[in-house]
Amino acid sequence: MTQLWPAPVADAPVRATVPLPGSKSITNRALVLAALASGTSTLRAPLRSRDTELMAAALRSLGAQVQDGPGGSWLVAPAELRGPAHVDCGLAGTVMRFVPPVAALAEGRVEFDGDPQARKRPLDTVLDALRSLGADVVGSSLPFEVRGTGTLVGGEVTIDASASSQFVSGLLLSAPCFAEGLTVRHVGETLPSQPHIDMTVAMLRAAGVEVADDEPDTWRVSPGPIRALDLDVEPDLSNATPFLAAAAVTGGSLTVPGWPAETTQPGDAIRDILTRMGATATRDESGLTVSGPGELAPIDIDLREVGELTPTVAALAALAPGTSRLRGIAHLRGHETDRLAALETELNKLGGSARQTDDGLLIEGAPLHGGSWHSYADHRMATAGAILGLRVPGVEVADIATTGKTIPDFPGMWAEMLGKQA
Ligand SMILES: O=C(O)C1=C[C@@H](OP(=O)(O)O)[C@@H](O)[C@H](O)C1
Ligand SMILES: C=C(OP(=O)(O)O)C(=O)O
Repeated sequence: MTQLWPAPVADAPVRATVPLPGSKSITNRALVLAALASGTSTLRAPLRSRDTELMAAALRSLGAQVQDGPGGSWLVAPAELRGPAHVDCGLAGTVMRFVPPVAALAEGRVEFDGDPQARKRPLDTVLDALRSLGADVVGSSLPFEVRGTGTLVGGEVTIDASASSQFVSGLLLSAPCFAEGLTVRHVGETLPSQPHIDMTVAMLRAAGVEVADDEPDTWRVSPGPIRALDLDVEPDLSNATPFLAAAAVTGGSLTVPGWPAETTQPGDAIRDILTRMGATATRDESGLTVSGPGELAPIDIDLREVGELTPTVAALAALAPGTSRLRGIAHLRGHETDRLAALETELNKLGGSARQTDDGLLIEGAPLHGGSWHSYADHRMATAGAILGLRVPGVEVADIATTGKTIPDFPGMWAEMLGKQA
């Protein structure tokens, strides 16, 4: 039987300062760029969690050296990429979408597989794109194989990235190493998580790569060397959101140190979201401080650009009297799990009122009761259960360890925030 984690109830308003580990999205982009760079890179304060350890292992299996440096840093030395290799993607979207283009640049066979749920995540777009660029790829979802020849010509590709922005990011990250570079055009109806694509473009440019993105839904990466990185990884702002939500739902106050004044991380949007729900959010040299209101206000919001915040926002909405509407997130059906179905089911199990729409959720803030909260191997489902448990006695979260996908010790951090023993 899956072990249940009794989510601690906050017996007083949360008052804490919680430092967050590094950003998953920045760390995994940096690892890919560093493996393809022209010299040894230093990544300080990278995220060390399942998703990033899987990325490091994938790049090592292709020949790159990823070694521990001082103070938890990673030193990455590029090498000639080669198979045979086996890449375990776990459930990491960034590994399954960013590494195949790298594998296409390697000489030899590279097999990819992952967790059972990973086999259901959309992947064909990036594999078809690689095929159309001249790569030999067998399969259209996990497991699949890339039979690289050591080079890829590149050129132009038109894709429908409405299921995931990571299709675009994955192609762009390796594109400087394609002989002709790459132009990617997106032609789908919607494009989710545009800020994550902007993050990719910004990190490529910071590494000296020329990228043109002035035409809508079109990105052109010129071929050329990737400069070695010397990078301080920002704290993960999306992973900060359950902790900030803890202050909001208990009428407390919580500071996340090192909140960047400017960032490409979409998680920064939590400031605006919490403010709209009645909290105050102030950023200064000490970090971002969120103070909770007496009662949360409901919200009507398009989360297309920040889909990964949905489980946190849904938990907040379930505790806010009134009707909240979360829109623009149909693509969440292809995340770690079908997040719209999972949130609907689990909120309703606790006596809540949640309903899926075509592209999101309608959530009625209602009195909730305790019960088990299934995580579906989804780290953000697990943390959403923890938020609810602060206010609702008797919430038991299944498989809390799944938070290790992007947070190394969530239960310990949560207990410390509440001044309790883990
Ligand atoms: O590129 C990235 O680092 C990410 C892009 C987004 O993916 P989707 O566009 O598939 O939502 C986001 O949800 C995911 O957590 C991380
Ligand atoms: C969608 C997410 O992850 P992934 O990088 O696996 O797509 C997420 O972290 O919310």
